[in-house]
Amino acid sequence: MLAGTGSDVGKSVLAAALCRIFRQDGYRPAPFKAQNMALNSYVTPEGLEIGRAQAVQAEAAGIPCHTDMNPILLKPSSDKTAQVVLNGRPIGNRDAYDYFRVEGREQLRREVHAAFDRLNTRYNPIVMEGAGSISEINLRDTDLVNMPMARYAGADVLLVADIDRGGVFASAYGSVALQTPEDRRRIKGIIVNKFRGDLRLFESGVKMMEDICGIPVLGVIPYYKDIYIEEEDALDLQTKQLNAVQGKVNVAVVLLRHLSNFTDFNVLERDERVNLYYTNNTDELAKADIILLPGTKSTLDDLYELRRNGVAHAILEARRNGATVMGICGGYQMMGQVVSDPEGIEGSLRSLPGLGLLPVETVMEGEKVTRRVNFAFPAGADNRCTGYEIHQGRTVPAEGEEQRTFIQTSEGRKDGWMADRKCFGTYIHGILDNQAVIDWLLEPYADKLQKTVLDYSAYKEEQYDKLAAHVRSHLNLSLLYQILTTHD
Ligand SMILES: NC(=O)CC[C@H](N)C(=O)O
Repeated sequence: MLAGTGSDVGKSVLAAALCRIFRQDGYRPAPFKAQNMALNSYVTPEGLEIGRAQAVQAEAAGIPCHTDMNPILLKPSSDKTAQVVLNGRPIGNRDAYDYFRVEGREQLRREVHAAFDRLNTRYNPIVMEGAGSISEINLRDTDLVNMPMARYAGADVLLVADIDRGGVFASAYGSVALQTPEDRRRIKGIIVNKFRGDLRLFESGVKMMEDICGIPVLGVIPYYKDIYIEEEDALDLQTKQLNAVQGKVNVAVVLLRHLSNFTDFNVLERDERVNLYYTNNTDELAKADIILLPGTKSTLDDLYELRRNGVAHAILEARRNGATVMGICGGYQMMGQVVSDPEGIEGSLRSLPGLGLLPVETVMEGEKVTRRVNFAFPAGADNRCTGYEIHQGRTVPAEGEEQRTFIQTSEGRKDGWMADRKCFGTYIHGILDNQAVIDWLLEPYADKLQKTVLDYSAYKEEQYDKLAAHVRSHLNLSLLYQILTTHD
């Protein structure tokens, strides 16, 4: 188990690296994280929802993802509530979950253990990830993810410490010191992550770390910038483009507070023809050739905010001036006439008028839809495009409107709406991972186009290999294998 001295120390990416390394070395690894908190989720081949990070790690391991790899997913919808997804299906919001935690904690624990056991019969090794820091001693009794999970699984624990944020000795030492003696013995190695500068300068640091913690340092992993792995939890705007530029097709993603599934834009972001930037600045929106309204965990809250901050107006203005507007999932819902949430599934707002760009209406209701979809694009073309849906809302044509479907799925469903060549919406996440769709989206801007085409799957494979090579060259793998094969 990769456990952390804190959140965001790089556990997920290291887990992906280990998945790829073990696979390269002839094993059959699988990722596991008992509970994940993230808005970036993904749909398994069975049509169930899991955290994106485990889907990425499964990809690095070269296997299909499964809910057993992430049995509990918490999706925050406001500061105080989160939707709880158990084994791929939502079971209620966080308030209910709190209740469940007190009353039914052991039941949840059993679910998590059962998922692990199933996974464990099919794969070896299981590359587990903890959550946040392992020294939240106030949560020791309710913790399902960190040391209690490692104990159940009989896992060796590797403590990941982040040197970039400072305090690496104190955080590693403190994390070890605050464990019970039994748990402390489980921690078999320390990985110092995100090191910047000359590694030789830290040689004495490694020795000191080993002395104070009494645990070997398995590696010091240099910070990298040139390897691209999908992010999991939060959109890191520091690494993103935030402005329009000259000479490329400017694609603006509207920055929503509850923006979900921002992985939808990864391929476009790497397309050399395109400048993809995130913004809620009305001047920057005015410069966009294409405006993408992304998915959101709280369509109504974000719609309210768009009206308040003037972005709604800027989008309509841009559309009048010839920009393309495309909505995905929550963004598609916003483009309609009205969005309502009579049961308060997403929050306290019950109903708001949409942007009025599409003659559709959305109601949040019923069971959450999670499924993968296949389709040809444009309709009838000889290609195979894929994507996935994750939403609670149902969208129907406004009264008297005849459906103008955007996508016809191979499963025979009609999805989305196309008002015209430059105004459309869809429920399909990952739609912009399909080259045919990207090319069609960019076509009206042909005069600006220079280079073409990126094979995204091949690109991702290459990045996992690069990541594995990077970690391999800075990690004492023979010691790691020795730890993993020694039973105590
Ligand atoms: N992923 C999304 O954009 C979800 C949209 C909306 N919150 C729904 O559940 O229907």
